[in-house]
Amino acid sequence: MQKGSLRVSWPGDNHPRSVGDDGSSRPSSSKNLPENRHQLVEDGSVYTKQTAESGNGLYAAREIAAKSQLIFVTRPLLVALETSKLQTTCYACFRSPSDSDWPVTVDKHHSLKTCSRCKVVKFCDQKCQSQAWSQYHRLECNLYSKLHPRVLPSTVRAIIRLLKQYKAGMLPDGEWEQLLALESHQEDFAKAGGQRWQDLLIMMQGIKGYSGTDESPDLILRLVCVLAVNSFTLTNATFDSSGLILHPKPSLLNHSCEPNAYVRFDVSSSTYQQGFPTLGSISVHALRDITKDEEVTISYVDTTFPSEKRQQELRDRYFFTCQCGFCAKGPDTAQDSYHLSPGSSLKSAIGAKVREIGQEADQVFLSMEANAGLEHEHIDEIRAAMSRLAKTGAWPIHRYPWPQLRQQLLYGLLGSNRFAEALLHSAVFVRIIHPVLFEQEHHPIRLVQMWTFWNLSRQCLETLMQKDNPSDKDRQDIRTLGVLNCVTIDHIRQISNQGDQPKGRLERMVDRAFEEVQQEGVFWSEYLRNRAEIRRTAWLWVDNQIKALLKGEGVRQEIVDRGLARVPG
Ligand SMILES: C[S@@+](CC[C@H](N)C(=O)[O-])C[C@H]1O[C@@H](n2cnc3c(N)ncnc32)[C@H](O)[C@@H]1O
Repeated sequence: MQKGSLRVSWPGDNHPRSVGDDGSSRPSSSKNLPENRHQLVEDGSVYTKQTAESGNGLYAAREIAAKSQLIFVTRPLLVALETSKLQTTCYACFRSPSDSDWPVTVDKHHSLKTCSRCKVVKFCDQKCQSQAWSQYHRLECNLYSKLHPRVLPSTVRAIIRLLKQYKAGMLPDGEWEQLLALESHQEDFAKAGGQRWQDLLIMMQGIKGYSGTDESPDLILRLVCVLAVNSFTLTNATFDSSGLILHPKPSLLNHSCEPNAYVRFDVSSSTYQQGFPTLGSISVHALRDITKDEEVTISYVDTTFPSEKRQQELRDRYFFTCQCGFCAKGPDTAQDSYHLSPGSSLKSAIGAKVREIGQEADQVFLSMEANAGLEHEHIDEIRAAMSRLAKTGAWPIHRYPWPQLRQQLLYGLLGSNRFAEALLHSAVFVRIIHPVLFEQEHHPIRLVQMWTFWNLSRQCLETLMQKDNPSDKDRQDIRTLGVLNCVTIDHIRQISNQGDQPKGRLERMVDRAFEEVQQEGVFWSEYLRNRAEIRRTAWLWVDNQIKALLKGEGVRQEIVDRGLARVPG
């Protein structure tokens, strides 16, 4: 499940546009390139163009249909797992036995094998270990072993590996130069100063000292800044983050708060269709139709934030003021409006009170974010902040930070195994919040939430079916959840499987779930007998549950009705 934006990295100055101008002698990268380091980059749908406003960007070379894949990079130039994930994630394919998308064909209790030399990294099997060893781990294993049990931060590990691969002539042709040509904002970072600049300097010194590189401190600092501005958060099919990842091609994508594309890391190469896809490729997909010569954009920040918050984050982390069409709409967007009665304004006494309550809820959200993973210990606190927002009567249910608090409540309920309650909060996203915030039904965040909803309905169904002496109400709920399961998986499959695009792990999980539901038979046969009517009654049941939940939260009836009026049955 995703907690942040589609693109997340850290802040970033200087415009080192000239290629290879760092003064050091360069090994020829292609001469020593082992066969398996040949890079596969499919990018025929885009071209690069530079503008005065946003530097280099990618533009559509032809008409591009919604959901098409525009760019595919087999493997990143830089990648590093978060330190906390090294113990639980395979160092080669980035899968984890605890992942919700771990293939069922692989034993869930399967444990990863630790590298016997460094004792820091782990692998699924011999194949993953050999692949990692030949491509990078042999360059860093000794260093990790010397430092063990200390582990270097992910950015430091990523750059040390890159420098060693570069020196060994192992980088794919041209990628080092492309990396150095990316925006680094090195001067802006220096000018902004503060703790962040100090951290970047410390990283640079650490890399210089630990790698034994003869590259200059200035070049290393530039690499650190390039990473801060250009890396993506590596996420699995359901948006759980596990590290950072970068390739210079997709890093050329500029930002819009109303993007026409998004990035994912779980798609297999079109030439590799067998088996279950691993993580770690980078692919860019169209959110909507893109016209020839239109700029392809992604969002660097959470587009559900109000404009002021988005602008602030973009200025602080990426050093620009967003001038996209969405920001130009000002307070008219769903992200920025309030439910205020005619005549009242945010400047009135009531408006000021509403804003104050919003700021308090913001603080609760931020403190929860800082305690990610511990949401289950703060369920009451999250509920109280949500209830205060509801009581204003003016706070839209889809306005920041209410959805974010609801998402944390959902995590908390999952963490406490309270699946029935979690199901209802997931339903609020699927039916009311996401249709307002994300226009396309195939938007990855909507799809993943629908997938969560399906999994939760399945979990609730299984719990009920395991009861020894089910009551009449239980039997009725079993039937309702059984057909809801069919309705939902059929719907997700239709949305996720349109077109003949290469499949990612999400699509494969959906396919497999679809087959399972069909094979189980009972509810599926009932569903097939009258799909339209069953769909209608299943969603009506969900909507009635949502109404009861939101009424209990103190949300005004008309706000709920208005929300539900937007979604089809
Ligand atoms: C990941 S890089 C994108 C590629 C970059 N334009 C380049 O030339 O290397 C991010 C940087 O691009 C610029 N940028 C991205 N989106 C922008 C936008 N909408 N308006 C202005 N500058 C933008 C900012 O300098 C930002 O820090």
